[in-house]
Amino acid sequence: MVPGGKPGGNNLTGLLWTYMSEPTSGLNGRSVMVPRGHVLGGSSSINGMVYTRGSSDDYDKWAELSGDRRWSWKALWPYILRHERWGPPVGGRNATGEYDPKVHGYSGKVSTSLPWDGPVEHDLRTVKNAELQKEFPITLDVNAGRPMGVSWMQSTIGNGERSSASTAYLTPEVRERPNLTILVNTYITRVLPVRTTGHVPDIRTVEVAPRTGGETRTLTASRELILTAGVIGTPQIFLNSGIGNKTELSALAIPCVLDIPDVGMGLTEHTAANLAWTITPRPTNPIAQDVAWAMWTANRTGPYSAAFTHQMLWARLPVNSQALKDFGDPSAGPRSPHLEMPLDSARSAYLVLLTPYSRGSVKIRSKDPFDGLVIDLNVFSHPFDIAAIKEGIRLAKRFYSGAAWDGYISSFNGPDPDSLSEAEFRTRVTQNALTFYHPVGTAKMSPKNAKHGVVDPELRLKGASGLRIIDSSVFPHIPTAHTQAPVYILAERGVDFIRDSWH
Ligand SMILES: Cc1cc2nc3c(=O)[nH]c(=O)nc-3n(C[C@H](O)[C@H](O)[C@H](O)COP(=O)(O)OP(=O)(O)OC[C@H]3O[C@@H](n4cnc5c(N)ncnc54)[C@H](O)[C@@H]3O)c2cc1C
Repeated sequence: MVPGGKPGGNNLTGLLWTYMSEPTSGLNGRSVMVPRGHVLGGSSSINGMVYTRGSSDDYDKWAELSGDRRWSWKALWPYILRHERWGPPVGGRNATGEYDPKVHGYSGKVSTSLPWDGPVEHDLRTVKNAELQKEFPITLDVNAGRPMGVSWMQSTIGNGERSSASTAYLTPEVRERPNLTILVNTYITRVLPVRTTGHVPDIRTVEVAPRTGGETRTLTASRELILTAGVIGTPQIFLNSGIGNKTELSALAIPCVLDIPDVGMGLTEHTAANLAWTITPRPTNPIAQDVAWAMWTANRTGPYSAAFTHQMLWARLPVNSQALKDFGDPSAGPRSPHLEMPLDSARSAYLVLLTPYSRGSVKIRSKDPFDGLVIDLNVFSHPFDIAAIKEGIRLAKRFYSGAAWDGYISSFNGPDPDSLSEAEFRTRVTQNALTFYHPVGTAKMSPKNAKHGVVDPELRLKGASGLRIIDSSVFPHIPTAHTQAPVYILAERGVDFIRDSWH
């Protein structure tokens, strides 16, 4: 699979669930697409391939919120390495000093690497900037548990090709296993109990139908069902199955199998403000598209072998910032950045809020499993989130105003909190804000006996037997990361829970 997209662009028709959000006041009234991968490998087959794990504090927070130390960074370390197969950048450039070899896995399934080219002018100026502005140091490796600073971008790319959950785990040998059957274009409508003992349903049957509707049939697992339908699909299937808020289910005439009010609640998403600077880089000789394509087809190098940026800035809000004073710190701890900014171009940059307080939800419209969903992203609904973006923009302005950028970046084109009124600033940010396609947390993990949450720390559906969930819906807290690596970490940990319980 071509990482950088084919010449003329990728045709994603049929490869996406093109969900739309509800109109969102935090997006200036816009409905936005909530894409998910409708393809083997799910969203990992269509994502931006950025590979970041988040901070050690993020996982320690998972351990705290789940009441189970097995989710801490230290306890997860073998699983953090287990999924990864780190490789050199294609083309053979020397990447020494751009990563820490001690913090990578080398024998896992998911390929990861640094970009094929660089450093380019922007990267060199960033290094110079780190010498001049102590606030923005270079960090050897974003994936060592302390992302703060500027680091080189790592991607789920191996040998110049996309590495997805499908290419990594569903290899030709695995597909030949006699005990594996893959049904494509098949839609899970519900999960069903095979029996109920006392008040505990044993949920091991799955009801499936063609994606276009029509005849349903059921399949029953002899041991357990593992549901991996993602942050939208998992709550949708549960709600269709009568697992959710009893009052809301009865309003839709769906018999309640398990009253778990948190199903579909707590959706957390990263949102980004769109920023712009005037930039005058030295003229370079860009590689023509046909030459780039020839490079990729010949030996999997060149622009088509890469994702989108070389370096990223990860930063915390200053301790004395008004947003933290007014609302407290939503981050998992001092190693978690509040903000991220990819550094490929300042002409059109994104400042991502990694630690929002805002929460949304996923609900079903009716008892028809093929009916649409109500996806309320609810971003920028908490005042901290816009206040943090405001402070973050000031931080980004400081970053690009150092002497290292002289003759290269001339002016900031906003949105500028220091020249706009409060109302104008909010409008400018929200009308151009992007969601970063990282929603998580609609079926959260919580301590074994806690009334809140949806799954226990071993990822079993609460109040039931026979059913586990292994996807981003169970994240108890959004990591300060692009979310695919945390899913791989969660999945490798989950696999051992399954193994241990079966033996
Ligand atoms: C456009 C985009 C760009 C992204 N960029 C990055 C990035 O650069 N780096 C990064 O780390 N993360 C990125 N992400 C996020 C990351 O890919 C996801 O967080 C991660 O893949 C989620 O994994 P998951 O297993 O929870 O769900 P998914 O990968 O979404 O998998 C869910 C699977 O369940 C299937 N499914 C759902 N409902 C049903 C149903 N009813 N019946 C049958 N099957 C069903 C889906 O088809 C899908 O195959 C991006 C996401 C998107 C959408």
